[in-house]
Amino acid sequence: MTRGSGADAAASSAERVDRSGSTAHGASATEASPAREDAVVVENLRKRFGSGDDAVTAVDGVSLRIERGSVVGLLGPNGAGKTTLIKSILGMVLPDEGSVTLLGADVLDDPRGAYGRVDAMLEGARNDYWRLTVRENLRYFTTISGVDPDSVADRHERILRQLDLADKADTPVRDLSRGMKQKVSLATVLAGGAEVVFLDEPTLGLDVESSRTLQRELRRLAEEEDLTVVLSSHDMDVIETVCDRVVIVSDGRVVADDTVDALLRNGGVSAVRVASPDLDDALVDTVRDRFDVTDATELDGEDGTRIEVAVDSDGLYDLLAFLRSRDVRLHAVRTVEPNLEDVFVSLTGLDDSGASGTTEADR
Ligand SMILES: Nc1ncnc2c1ncn2[C@@H]1O[C@H](COP(=O)(O)OP(=O)(O)OP(=O)(O)O)[C@@H](O)[C@H]1O
Repeated sequence: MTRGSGADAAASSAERVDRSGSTAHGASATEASPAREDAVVVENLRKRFGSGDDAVTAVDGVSLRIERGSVVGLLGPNGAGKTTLIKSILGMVLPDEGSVTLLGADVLDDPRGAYGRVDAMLEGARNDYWRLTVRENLRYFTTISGVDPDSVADRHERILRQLDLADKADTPVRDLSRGMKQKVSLATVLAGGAEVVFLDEPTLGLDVESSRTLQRELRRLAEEEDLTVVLSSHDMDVIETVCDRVVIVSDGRVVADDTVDALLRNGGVSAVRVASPDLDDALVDTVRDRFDVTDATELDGEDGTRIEVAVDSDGLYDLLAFLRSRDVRLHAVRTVEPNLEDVFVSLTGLDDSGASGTTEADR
């Protein structure tokens, strides 16, 4: 279940979200019937805000499946529709079309069954009770999840240890630092025994060590306890480390849905480094006129210059052909593989802080 703000409740409490995923390339989600092992099934979800020319289609026919026990990252530029998608899945926004099934229960037909074992931390914080201690918060939220906190006391102790909160277990949340409060928020989400959790920017504001600990704990919970995690983060390293699969959303649509490895493999070449004694300043300028030269370094002695040029696979052949046509002897050619950020930029045309979102007038 997703908790809203309580009267006495707490923390910095912003709300918003991100992320989800499916099997191989999202389209198949509409074709197959929900399989038992799917924790989340979204079919043809649409949400439009406003009307007329100013209407914004925030979610534009999204279908995806998230297998139980998997960790799926949801990525997209600002305004891509991630928050609206997650809020629609969680029942915080009413979609115009489409269906959502959580752990086999349709959210409209059986909301209790659907949301009973689902929890979320939106916008990096949740509403813990500041006057209660850390441990009391864990016990409280476990109780209102319908679980006897004594029956999961070991789990609570382990989560407190894993998140380095054991020393603070008996401290009221209001006396903790911002980063610690963030960890308590996570701890209460994990402590309740939910089977599916949606985490928006869970590592935001955490120090490096805490962030790594959290990432390890999420992987462990997925692998050993079959927890399903839908995770949003603008930190691509977190996504690469922790996620089995990544769903990239742009303009309300799923533009990629695959494993991190496959996305990187299919990303091709992002740049090439070429060194040659024949590359003098004039020639480097000629290359610059035709290609995107991102670096030019003069090498020692007779080795000439090494240039780095941003190219895709086709561009690589064009560059090498061009250099050969100028009788440039190629002493070292090294391709640079893309990272997840490069793949993201090439699929969305934007960096992850760039604006997106499409009004009807744009279409
Ligand atoms: N309540 C609303 N009323 C009108 N437009 C909205 C509303 N909520 C979202 N939008 C619009 O829908 C589009 C998608 O927004 P959304 O917040 O879902 O994107 P996002 O991918 O979560 O972005 P960010 O990464 O910046 O949080 C945007 O153009 C946004 O302006």
